Amino acid sequence: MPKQVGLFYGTQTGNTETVAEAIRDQLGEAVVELHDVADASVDDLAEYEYLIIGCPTWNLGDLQADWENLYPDLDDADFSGKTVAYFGCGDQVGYSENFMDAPGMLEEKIAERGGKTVGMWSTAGYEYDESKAVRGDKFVGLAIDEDNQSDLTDDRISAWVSQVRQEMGL
Ligand SMILES: Cc1cc2nc3c(=O)[nH]c(=O)nc-3n(C[C@H](O)[C@H](O)[C@H](O)COP(=O)(O)O)c2cc1C
Repeated sequence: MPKQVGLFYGTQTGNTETVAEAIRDQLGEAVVELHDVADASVDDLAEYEYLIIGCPTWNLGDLQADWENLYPDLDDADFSGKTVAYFGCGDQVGYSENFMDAPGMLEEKIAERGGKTVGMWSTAGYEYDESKAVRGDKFVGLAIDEDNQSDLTDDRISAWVSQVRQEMGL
């Protein structure tokens, strides 16, 4: 089976990379191609009809540094016809005013450019004050908190992967 999904992640301290690898392992290496966004361009994103985007939030509501570098180029990209799922790592206690902001900003930009969002994730079970990733009662994608809720990470990833598999028709 040809590769179908491009998974692009950025990471500072490795958490998002670990989650990205778990998602890739569960969906299968035949389905997912993993890319560190530090080595990727918007042309690489354009190669895929199905995308998974992983970005932790840093520095009080900022994108991770490599995503920050790529972000301006998204304005020149066309995501129409693409189906996109998002995930991110954040700290809902230490950074309660900016929990998961980065996936929220990426989703806003990519959806504005035509990308169809799947993999929305309930905010139940999280406690935070503000988040740019919330749409109604859902996050734009999977929220992982390795700083405070690492015991929930494996179950969250498994449930989300099942949901995305279904919503992407994989
Ligand atoms: C200086 C600093 C700033 C941070 N800012 C935020 C933030 O604004 N929002 C958030 O949800 N998490 C924030 N975090 C938590 C990180 O996103 C979290 O530790 C994440 O797991 C890191 O992912 P990575 O290892 O893939 O880089 C911050 C952490 C540090 C050390």
